Amino acid sequence: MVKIGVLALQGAVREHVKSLEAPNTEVVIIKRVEQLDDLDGLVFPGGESTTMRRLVNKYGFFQPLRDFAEAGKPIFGTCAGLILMAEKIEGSDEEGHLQLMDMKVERNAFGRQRESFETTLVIDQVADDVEAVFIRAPLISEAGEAVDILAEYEGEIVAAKQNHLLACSFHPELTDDARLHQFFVKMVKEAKETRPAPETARPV
Ligand SMILES: NC(=O)CC[C@H](N)C(=O)O
Repeated sequence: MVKIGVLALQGAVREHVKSLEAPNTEVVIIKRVEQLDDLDGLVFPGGESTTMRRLVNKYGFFQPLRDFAEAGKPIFGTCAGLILMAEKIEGSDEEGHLQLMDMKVERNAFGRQRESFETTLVIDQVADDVEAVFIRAPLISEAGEAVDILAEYEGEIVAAKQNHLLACSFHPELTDDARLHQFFVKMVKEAKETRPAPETARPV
């Protein structure tokens, strides 16, 4: 049994919960830091990254989320969630938010007239016909060596994985195609199996 949370500070949450449904998987909505304790994996939904960052700070999530990733627990960031995970953001000061993945992102990168669109993507390790909805989407403009590029759209990186961290530019929860979420569920199950058990007080 694994327990996966969807961070519910802002953005579409219910659709993620539905896409994560799987055997031996409990999915919960996360609003308080204490709820992170017994989670095995976490999804950062889309929304507005600057607003999300403000709420992350306001509700004390900043360090706990970094610790969660540090503990080897998988995180899946979609759209604004991907922006939260990046080391750097193109623009004035380039400073990323949680700085979990060795990549640089460019916000709202697909141009005004194409603010939102749907397409079919080849996603490495997942499938070659995954439906994807892009809404004011970011792209990954640089990826470090540790980052596996999983998908590109018109030559731009739109999905990537760095060990236990997964991120995509689009909204996989807005289609009936749950294969990317299910790939993440598998990552969570595998990570749980290989993670050393937490140090709990042992009976003497
Ligand atoms: N759909 C989304 O999550 C959009 C992301 C948003 N444009 C941002 O920069 O944060």
